[in-house]
Amino acid sequence: MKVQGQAWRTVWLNPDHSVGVIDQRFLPHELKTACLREVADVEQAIREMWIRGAPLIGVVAAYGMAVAMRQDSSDAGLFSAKKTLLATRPTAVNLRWALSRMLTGLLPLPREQRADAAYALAAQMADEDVAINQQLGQHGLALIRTLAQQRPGQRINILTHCNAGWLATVDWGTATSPIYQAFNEGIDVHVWVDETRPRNQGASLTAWELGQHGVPHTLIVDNAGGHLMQHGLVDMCIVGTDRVTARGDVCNKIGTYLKALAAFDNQVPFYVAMPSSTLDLTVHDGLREIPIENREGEEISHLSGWHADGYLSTVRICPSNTATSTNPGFDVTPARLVTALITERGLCAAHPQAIQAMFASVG
Ligand SMILES: CSC[C@H]1O[C@H](OP(=O)(O)O)[C@H](O)[C@@H]1O
Repeated sequence: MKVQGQAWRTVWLNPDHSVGVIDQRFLPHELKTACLREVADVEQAIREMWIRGAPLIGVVAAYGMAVAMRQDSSDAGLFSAKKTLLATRPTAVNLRWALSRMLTGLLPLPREQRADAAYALAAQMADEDVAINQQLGQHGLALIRTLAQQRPGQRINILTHCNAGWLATVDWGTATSPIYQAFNEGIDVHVWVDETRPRNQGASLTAWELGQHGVPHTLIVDNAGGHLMQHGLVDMCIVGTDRVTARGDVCNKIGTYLKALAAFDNQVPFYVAMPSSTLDLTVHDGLREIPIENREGEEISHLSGWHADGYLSTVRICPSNTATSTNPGFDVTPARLVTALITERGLCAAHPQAIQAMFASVG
């Protein structure tokens, strides 16, 4: 997407074969990039959330395999790099999907061909992500367009949680792709942006990228969403996902489940934008089978922001002896609370038969 009129992607290849990324830790205050030269750099960038977002994690990990092949293209090097990168974060299935695709593509090759092939495959996956998200957005746009036609002259208010924007993918985003395309078409859309405690990806990332594109939006505290729905101020919810199970359970950023409950109670359509790379047909019961990442307690006890004197600052918001060790990064929304999955192949009911019919071929 555009930043001050210039087209950006979240990840790119540098002339020296290092991997360029936007280091999202400094947004919205500073637009900084990072250069990932070795597998260890890619591991750090994913683990420490320099880059984050299920589809982007997958593509950056794919590039991680490419830089690994420049370091050691032996079978041992291949398996070691996959193991290192797979261990970075447990919840987004895109990581496993991307690394498996890279291993399948590289293992049969002579080691001297692996580096070039890895870069080519990673680049292909990046381009595919952009195309998939654009296509997914078209299917989501149809939903927004229908609502706008039913309510001529009325603003369409969409609530989203965390960041499932272009910053969570290579471009377009998943949940935001329908929103960008509706805005580009001239539909009067407005986005309620959940701040998304504790890492505040909504406040720092979604608000920034929507603002850069000129999309009207309002930052809200996470706990205001239900109230807005009760007062008829939310026309639909569109969120992203880190993993969808074969029966349609949706794993996403912590707080998504509570938003889905409020939507269900207020008859607000609750859509999940799901590229096929985020579908995991090997699991059924999301609550019992999806590994939920527990993150550092400091994310809860401390807040970071821009100091009035012009630098990033961090402050403690609770007593130093208060326990904050329970910090699940994700929760699971049962399929019964999901109105539909917005995918690149079309709308899909969050139901095992519908998912099987549309995605039986997903590897
Ligand atoms: C395009 S969906 C991205 C998905 O990933 C985010 O998690 P994180 O920022 O921790 O990687 C969040 O759950 C988003 O919905």
